[in-house]
Amino acid sequence: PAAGRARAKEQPPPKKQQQPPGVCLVATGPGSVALTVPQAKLVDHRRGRTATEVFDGFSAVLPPDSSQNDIFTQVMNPLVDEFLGGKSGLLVAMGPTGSGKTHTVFGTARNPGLVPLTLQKIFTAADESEGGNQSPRLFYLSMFEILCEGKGERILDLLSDAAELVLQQSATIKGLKEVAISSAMDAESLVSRGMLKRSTAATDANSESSRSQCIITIRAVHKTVDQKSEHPTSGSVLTIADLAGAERKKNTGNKGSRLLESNFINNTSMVFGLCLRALLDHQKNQKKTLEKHFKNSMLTRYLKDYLEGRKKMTLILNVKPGEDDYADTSYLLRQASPYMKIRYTSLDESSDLVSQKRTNVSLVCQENKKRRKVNKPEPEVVTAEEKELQRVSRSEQIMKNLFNALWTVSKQKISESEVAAKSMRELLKDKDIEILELKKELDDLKSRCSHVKQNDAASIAISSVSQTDLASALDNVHLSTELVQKISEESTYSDPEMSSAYRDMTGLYVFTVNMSPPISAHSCFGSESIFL
Ligand SMILES: Nc1ncnc2c1ncn2[C@@H]1O[C@H](COP(=O)(O)OP(=O)(O)OP(=O)(O)O)[C@@H](O)[C@H]1O
Repeated sequence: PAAGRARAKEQPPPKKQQQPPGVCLVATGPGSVALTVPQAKLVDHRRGRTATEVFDGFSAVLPPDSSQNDIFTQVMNPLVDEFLGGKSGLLVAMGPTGSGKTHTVFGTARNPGLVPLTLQKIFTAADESEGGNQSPRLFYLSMFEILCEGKGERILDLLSDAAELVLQQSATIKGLKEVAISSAMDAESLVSRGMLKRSTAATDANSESSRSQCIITIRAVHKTVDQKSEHPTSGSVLTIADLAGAERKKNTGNKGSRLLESNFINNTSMVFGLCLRALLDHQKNQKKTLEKHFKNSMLTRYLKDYLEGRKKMTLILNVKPGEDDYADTSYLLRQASPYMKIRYTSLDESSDLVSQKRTNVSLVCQENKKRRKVNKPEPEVVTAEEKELQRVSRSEQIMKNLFNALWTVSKQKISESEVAAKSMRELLKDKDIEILELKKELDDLKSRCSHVKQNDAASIAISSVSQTDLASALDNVHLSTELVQKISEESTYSDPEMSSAYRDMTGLYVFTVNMSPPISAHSCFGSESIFL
């Protein structure tokens, strides 16, 4: 990794890139990209013109030829440094199916991704600090996935065969195995074994598509703290989440249970997005209460502290720049680019202390419980059937909340589209009236011309002026029609079923959205614009 970082620094500064053929997205600066509507998607009379939208403010834009080391240096390194300094952090890779999220996060044996590079850095730093003033640290690794089961969600431990894992109110997972790791190699082989257990399946969009949200946590504990405990729960935590990519039914060809999975994946992505949008809205207007969308999926319940802005999070947006991928790329950029404005102004600096306190409190409670147990009658035995019933009703409640949230959002979007369509219709009416008036004027002029034959030259000039006006009015009508079409396209995307649908892509792009408190220029979001 050290050599990789050095190479990355030696690269020349970014230059404005030309748009190669077949590509709809190019980097235009250290933190900006330009997205051009493919000619095939333009309505006939607009062909030949270009319609380009610029998205900027990203903390880094990494083109398809960036190495894994480049991405690690730009995206992960700051989080790892903070983690080693005692602060928790989260990295989330999101984007449509087949855009390279799993490749970026895990990589391959030859081309290791963010997780192996992180482990290497952690143990290199631990070796270097050995013998220094710092007390030695222990590291623990856990790995699990959240997947769709029937109509509900389930957590599966990827490092053990534990059957029932339960996400508790405190956003901790009961029954999850944490394995002590003592070297990068041990940890990497543990992760590789976990990956073999992860749910994947071939779809038309990706031959090895992830069917679950995969989460890895690395916990650092000072040896002096919790030394006697076999599974210490305090310390800073570095969490890396590889989300399953949102997908469109017609591109994946999913049917039956695969389609159910697909809906689950799309819904989780949507709830994740809703949480970030709510955080942004709340930050823009502190009077607005922070909507509790996180309750609507297991992933967001687990990541609550990050989604409510109490701990630092970095997002990687993976996209493919091909023209065929325009719809997905445009949808993701429009949806996610506002998240760059999220600021962690009220970062809970003592969040790790809080989590430690929370642990302590729960330990105290357990001790009290034990003491009370002596006088208490035996607790009622809960049968497996009752447990199953409880689980099903929990899942039903989650799905109900989720659909309520989706329904609210779609209603809002539909009403927005209706208002826009109404104003377009009014505009069209005005244009129709204008055209009628111009036609009348033209007819009038023509009739006058026929009477005043001696002024032939002048009449031709007048009539040609009027015809120009008419042509421009007609052009406006075309533009208005196109606007209506665009709005109706956007309202299609607003439809939850459609919005959660994506298409396959070719070629890869990686953006990072680094959210951090604006305390200094270094940590201010978007100010560290880097481009390789
Ligand atoms: N930078 C890259 N270099 C080479 N191959 C890549 C790169 N990124 C992705 N790929 C390949 O593209 C394919 C799709 O990538 P990957 O499975 O990582 O996508 P994904 O976004 O995780 O998809 P899903 O959400 O469906 O799981 C894989 O075969 C992967 O090896």
